[in-house]
Amino acid sequence: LREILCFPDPRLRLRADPVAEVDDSIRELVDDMFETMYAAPGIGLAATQINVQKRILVADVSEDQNEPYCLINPEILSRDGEEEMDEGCLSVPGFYERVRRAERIRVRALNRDGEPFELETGGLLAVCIQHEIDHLDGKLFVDYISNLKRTRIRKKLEKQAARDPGRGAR
Ligand SMILES: O=C(O)C[C@@H](Cc1ccccc1)[C@H](O)SCc1ccccc1
Ligand SMILES: [Zn+2]
Repeated sequence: LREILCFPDPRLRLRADPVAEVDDSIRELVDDMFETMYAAPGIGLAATQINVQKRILVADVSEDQNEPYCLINPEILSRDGEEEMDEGCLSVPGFYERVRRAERIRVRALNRDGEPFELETGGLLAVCIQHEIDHLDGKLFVDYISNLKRTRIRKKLEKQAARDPGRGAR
């Protein structure tokens, strides 16, 4: 299990680098990310959140946690429509805010075996992938809300971290 960085940790603001070659060490990292995501529990996780600046995301929005997606060097090819939903984030625990994103996306990426594929999707998976790609660009869902709200969230999480420094490590 990997520690998940918490806002306002500046390392969450780093832009992740493309993966040059999908080798066994990348596959091991992907497996660690799935394990960390399912244990959180979460429906998505970006490598940035576990302090790895590589353009890798994992997602599984299925009820039975049996529809895993791994996108390496993801690129959104097209966006359609618009939808809003209350988003949470494993790096901003306990806070949910309405975020507007594209309703459907077409995305190209490499899979766990390093093969290119394209995915056209909507619904929660589309929202999740957009949320994770933001992480790879150093963006958080709190960047879409007002400064006042973001500051309040930052202060609450800083106070929590001061009270219970070990929480993130567990
Ligand atoms: O990237 C993360 O922190 C995991 C996010 C992914 C996500 C956020 C908003 C909308 C879709 C996906 C989640 O916080 S994982 C927790 C969760 C679990 C079930 C439903 C929504 C959020
Ligand atoms: Zn997140």
